[in-house]
Amino acid sequence: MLEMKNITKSFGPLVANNHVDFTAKKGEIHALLGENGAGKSTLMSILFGLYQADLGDIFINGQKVNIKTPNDATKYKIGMVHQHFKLVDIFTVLENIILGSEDSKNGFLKTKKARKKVEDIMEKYHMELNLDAKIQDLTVGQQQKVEIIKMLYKDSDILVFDEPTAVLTPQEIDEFLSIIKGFSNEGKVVILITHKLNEIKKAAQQCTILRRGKKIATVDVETTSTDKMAELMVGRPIQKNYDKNDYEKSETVLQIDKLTLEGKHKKILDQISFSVSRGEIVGIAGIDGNGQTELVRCLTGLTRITSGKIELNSIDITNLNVRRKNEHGISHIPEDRHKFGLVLDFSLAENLVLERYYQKDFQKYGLIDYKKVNQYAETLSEKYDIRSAYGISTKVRSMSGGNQQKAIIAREIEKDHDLLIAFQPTRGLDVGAIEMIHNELLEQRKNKKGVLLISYELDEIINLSDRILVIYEGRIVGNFDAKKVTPEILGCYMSGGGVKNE
Ligand SMILES: Nc1ncnc2c1ncn2[C@@H]1O[C@H](COP(=O)(O)OP(=O)(O)OP(=O)(O)O)[C@@H](O)[C@H]1O
Repeated sequence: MLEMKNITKSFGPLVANNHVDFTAKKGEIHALLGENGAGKSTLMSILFGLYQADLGDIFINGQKVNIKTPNDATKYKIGMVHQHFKLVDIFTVLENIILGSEDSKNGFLKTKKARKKVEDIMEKYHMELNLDAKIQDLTVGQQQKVEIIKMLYKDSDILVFDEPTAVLTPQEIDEFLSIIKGFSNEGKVVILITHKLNEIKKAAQQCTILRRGKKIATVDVETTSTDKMAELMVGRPIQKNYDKNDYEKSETVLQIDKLTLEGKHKKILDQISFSVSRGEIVGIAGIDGNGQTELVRCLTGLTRITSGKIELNSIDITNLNVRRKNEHGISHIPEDRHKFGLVLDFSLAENLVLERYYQKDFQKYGLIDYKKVNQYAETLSEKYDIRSAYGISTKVRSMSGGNQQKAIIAREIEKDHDLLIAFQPTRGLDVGAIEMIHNELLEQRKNKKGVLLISYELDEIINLSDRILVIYEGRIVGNFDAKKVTPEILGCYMSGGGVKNE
């Protein structure tokens, strides 16, 4: 059904796709796997008409096609759900779905027919959404459904998903995988860009692996182990277990006492108390939406708390702003890298000194000393293997998602700090990069920093933490020694089935 032949695309000196062939059959779920920056999004953006290939051809059902814009792609029944959704926040679900293919009369939208079509699609694929809700009031999982329905509304037969599960909870992931299986049963082609090997195993039949812009192999998923796929992707075997010596009790870095945050109608965070010590990784496990985002915002100064106390190294920092908290020794890897982690139109070098440019290390005669900034940025790029088209002068917006994340991690780890708050630090990263980040977090522990790790990936929490707290509906409902707890017990507490503080 789809054939991409000899696709080549460069950005300046960087060859993002290097003579890549990609073929998908009718009814196939075909995974596209590769390290961060391997060229997956670029290849699919060429298919979707966002980029033009420098070289190569695309065939659909044997016919050569010329896709210059996303409108051409729609004509050939190709749809794409991007890594970062492209919805209008203040429009309703229905308005977003029909946007671009709307029917109007005398300047007024005709929505009756559209509504019926959307309802039929939702019924067919067992999806539920309030069509009159505004996008801004939906969860990320629901927003993704809007994107999916939008593709189906345009009758797409080739459906491309760019890291669709990176932002979903485990329950939503299962639901998503069963939805795409429904599409393949109907004869549609589903192309799944993902870093999660277990999802590839669960859903895909074929997997094409890219490395540094080149196609390495297309493998049959059933007969290829996840270890083998990971190895093909990074070019070496992946470390699976982490060496970690026992945690030795040490002085407290962070002390939180009865932290409470009241929302309009209810308490979002309710009397949260816990501490993090030097050389300790404290993990916070929980299902998305139980107060994790707000807790991190309160700790980092993005939100003012209603009552309670936050101490860092025994100094009261409760009501300090972001910069002051930062200067007191908090580093923060945020959940949403675009909103809180980066200035997308600044260069990589500028982003690497976002919290430090005004300090004397990077100033000369009251101006930013770019020579020093650039030197520092070069060192970090090399150390953390941050890849981009034009080196440290690349605008961060054009970097791959994984490399953007690496830039944040490099910046936060390298600045002087006592506590690292890492919120979903490996989101969207490939297995090789995850291994690197996990080792970095353990290195922090070894260097006697305190680490607060908040993640929706239970494996990550269990593998790295010394102590695990469970957050449920804004309260800490469990406090466990990581060596003694099982995923089942944590799962039970995470869904509200536990008793307070074991
Ligand atoms: N518009 C652009 N301008 C300059 N460089 C770009 C542009 N788009 C992509 N690149 C570069 O091309 C390379 C491939 O990027 P791409 O987004 O395709 O990678 P990816 O495999 O999807 O990575 P990830 O898993 O991190 O999302 C990266 O090094 C990226 O920085």
